[in-house]
Amino acid sequence: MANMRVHELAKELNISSKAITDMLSNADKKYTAMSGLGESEINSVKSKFTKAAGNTANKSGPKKAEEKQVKSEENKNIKAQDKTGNKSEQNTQDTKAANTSKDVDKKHISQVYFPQNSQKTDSRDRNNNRDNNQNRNNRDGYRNDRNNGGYRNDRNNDRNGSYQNRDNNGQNRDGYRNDRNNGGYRNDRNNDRNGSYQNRDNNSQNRDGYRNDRNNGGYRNDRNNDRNSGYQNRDNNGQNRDGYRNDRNNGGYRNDRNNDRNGGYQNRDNNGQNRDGYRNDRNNGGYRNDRNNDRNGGYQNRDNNGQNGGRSGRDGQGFSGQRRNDRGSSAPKDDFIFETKPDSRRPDSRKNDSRKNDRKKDNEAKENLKFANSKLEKKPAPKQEKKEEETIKQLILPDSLTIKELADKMKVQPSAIVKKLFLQGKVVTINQEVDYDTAEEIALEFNCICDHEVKVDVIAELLKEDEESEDDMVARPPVVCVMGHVDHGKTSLLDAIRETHVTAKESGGITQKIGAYMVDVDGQKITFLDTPGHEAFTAMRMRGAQATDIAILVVAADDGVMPQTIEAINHAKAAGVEIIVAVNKIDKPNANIEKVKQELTEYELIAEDWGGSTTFVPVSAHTKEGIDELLEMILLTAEVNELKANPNRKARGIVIEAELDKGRGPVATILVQKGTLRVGDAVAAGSCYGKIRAMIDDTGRRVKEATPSMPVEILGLNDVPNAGEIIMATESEKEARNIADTFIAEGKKKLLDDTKHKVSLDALFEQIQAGNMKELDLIIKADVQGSVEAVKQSLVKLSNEEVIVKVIHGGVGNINESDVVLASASNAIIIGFNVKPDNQARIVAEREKVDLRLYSVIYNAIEDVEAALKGMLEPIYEEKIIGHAEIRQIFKASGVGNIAGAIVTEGRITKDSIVRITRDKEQIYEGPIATLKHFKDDVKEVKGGSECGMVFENFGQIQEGDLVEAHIMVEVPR
Ligand SMILES: Nc1nc2c(ncn2[C@@H]2O[C@H](COP(=O)(O)OP(=O)(O)OP(=O)(O)O)[C@@H](O)[C@H]2O)c(=O)[nH]1
Repeated sequence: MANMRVHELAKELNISSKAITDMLSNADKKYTAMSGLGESEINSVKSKFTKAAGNTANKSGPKKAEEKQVKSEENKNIKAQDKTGNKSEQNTQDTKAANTSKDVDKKHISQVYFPQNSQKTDSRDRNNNRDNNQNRNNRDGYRNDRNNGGYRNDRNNDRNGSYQNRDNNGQNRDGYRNDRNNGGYRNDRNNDRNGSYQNRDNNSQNRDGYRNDRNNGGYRNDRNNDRNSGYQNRDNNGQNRDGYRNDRNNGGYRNDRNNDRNGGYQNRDNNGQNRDGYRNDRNNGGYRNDRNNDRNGGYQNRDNNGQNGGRSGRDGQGFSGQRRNDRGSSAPKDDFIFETKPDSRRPDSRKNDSRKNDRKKDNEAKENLKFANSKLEKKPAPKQEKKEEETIKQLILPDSLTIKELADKMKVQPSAIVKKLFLQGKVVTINQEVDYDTAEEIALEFNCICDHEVKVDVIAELLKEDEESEDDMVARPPVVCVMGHVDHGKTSLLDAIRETHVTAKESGGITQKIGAYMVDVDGQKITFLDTPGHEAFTAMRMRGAQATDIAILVVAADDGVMPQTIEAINHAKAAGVEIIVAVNKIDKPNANIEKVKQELTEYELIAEDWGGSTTFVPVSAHTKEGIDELLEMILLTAEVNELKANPNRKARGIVIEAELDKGRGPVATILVQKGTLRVGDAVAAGSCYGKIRAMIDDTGRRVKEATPSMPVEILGLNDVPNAGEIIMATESEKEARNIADTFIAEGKKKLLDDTKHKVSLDALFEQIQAGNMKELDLIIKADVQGSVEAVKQSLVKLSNEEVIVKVIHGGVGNINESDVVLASASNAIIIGFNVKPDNQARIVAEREKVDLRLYSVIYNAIEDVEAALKGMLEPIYEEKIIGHAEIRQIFKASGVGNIAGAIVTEGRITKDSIVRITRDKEQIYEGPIATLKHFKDDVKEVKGGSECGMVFENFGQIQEGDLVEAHIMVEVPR
């Protein structure tokens, strides 16, 4: 009653504020509309104006007079009840009738809780809140209903068209009941509309037990909308006999609905019936929405939700979206009207995602989660409330994002996040990247509920293919590329093969040369790619497709292994391609085949006659010696590798090279890898699409179709595709266009993502954490071979059992484009010692985001890599004892168990420490501390010499004199 303002009282009494201020003001004190009033002042005002109001009511008409009479009747009833501690059933009904009639006119208050507004609640309670759960039927027990600083609205809207309604809300026998609603909002409704007999609605019946309902700092909305048009409805919500029930909703939002609509007989709905058992439902810091929508059109429905004898249902700190829809089938569904709409603020997508919400901390969100139930709103809420009401957002967050990006998503200032975290002792910058879990925790603080973004690689999805049946597969020609050091005879060898195996008659003269061609070896075909080796391996691996089956490594017998030989080996190895060594120029007098074999052993290419498995074929491009053997070996290798493809399907291939021809438009040389490509087919190749207008084979002839491993030039694309793009035939040109559009849209995104995931020494640690990267690939370039070796050996030595440092390529000379392309394809880092990247390499490195590091002191290079590697190592944790305590006293607390009253004898005890309890030098417990208190306060740490109270997780068998040793796990530097 106390602490009302004048204008509020005036409003209630339907008089002007001035009338009150005039009445109360005197020489000592002047009252204004905003003046606060004490109980005595309110009473004197009321006694004066009630009479007047009564008179006015009489004047204003019979209806109002009737209302007033009901009101005064009601007051009398309540007073009588207060005196006797009980009241007659007739009185109950009268009171309800009064309530009901009042409710019709009564405006609702927006169900929003704001801690800052809690002081205003008194007036609301007085005006709008009528709590019919006063200690009725409380026998020999204790009941404590608190509504501290919050708003409580309990309604029992019982409309009964008939006899014997008994509504015992809060019946409590021989037990203890403690309902608390601290600082929060509670709205319990029991809307029972009964068209018939014997409705018994026992909400929160509690016998001989202990019940503790808490709703701390949050919002609770329990609804029991029971509409019964039949007989004998018994709805026992929260019936609890002889047991213990503890429902908590700490700092969160709880919305329990029991919408029972029964068109028939004998419905018994026991929600949460708990006999002789223990029930503990918790919803800490989170959101809980339990719905039981039972619609029964028939007879004898018995729905026992949550009936248990010893049940602990926990919704640990999270959100639990549980729905239960039981629909009786004995009557047509159409008989029932859907009146309750799902909460608009709770999209279905959020349901069942408990994993993320599991991390919510107790009460963390309580100050921030503000909920509204706009549905019940009739009276316009204060502006501020409405504004807050709209702040609950749902976000979809990626694996990681910066504080700024998060702020943008939440539509708050980045500085607000920084400040909030700072107050929690975390120092962050707006550009700092946080992972999903951290972002989710932050978002919760800002009333945002998060979902983890499901990443779909749209391009990969587009390019995905169904597994093909082995039965449809037929052998296809191998695709081969030629690699080697400059001047070792690559071109000469390819020409020699062409000359010997592509006849002028067949081709009508080799008038035109495309990037690939096929040769015929006794009826068997081989496809040669005429592109520089590294391109064949790297650019073409862009989409994960592998163009080449076999690499021919050309090594001049008179020159031996040279830098580009090594580079070629590394490229081929990185691509996982089979290598056949062609030792060329054997016609030369100074040719030394054995020397080549010997040198290549260093690179794990050991000739078969040297006990290895690599095929070496001595050849001469000049004399054509060994060419046939080489081709034979290629075919043999192909056979061993069982190269197959299904020609009877839509074609799919890879773009080898493409250009814009002045006369013909975009021209692409493609290699068909699967299926058969035909003129007229609609195709998509990366961001390009079109309909094949014409196809030209490697001999310059127009062809109508191209089968697997066949290279062809195609005309008809709308643009020039990139080399390495996958080309695929589609059902229609429209589909092809759609694919191309998707590529364009996704291309940018993917490029950014790829860039993000490129390895760099700086971000190595994060990348390892994200993807468990366990191998660091390096390319080393130096001015002299000695340095290459020195750097290589020093860095490789940094490997340990957890991370392997691998030098995938090392060479003398400036860093060139090929090095960068290899680094890009292999996700490697380039270390340059006393060398520079050439211009092209610099451009490509920038474009491909390859980490390119230049040093002039070897030690610096080693130091950098070592530092990055340390980040790669999984941290080692070590136990560190931080304090000791002695238990001096045991306190027992119901619901909590034994509390150890202890003194910290040494060091400190922290809430997050792990403790070992010993008794007579024998360890009796090891585990976390559930609660740490200093006097009555929950604390994070208790220092030496101080007393503390401790509760141990799942362990209560403590005794006086037990010793507690606390430790934490700390990361040990390597
Ligand atoms: N004696 C002899 N000379 C050869 C042979 N193969 C190639 N040559 C010569 O070696 C030189 C280089 O040959 P190319 O075929 O141009 O070598 P390449 O590896 O293609 O060279 P780049 O295209 O510059 O990388 C030419 O002068 C060829 O005539 C061979 O089998 N025997």
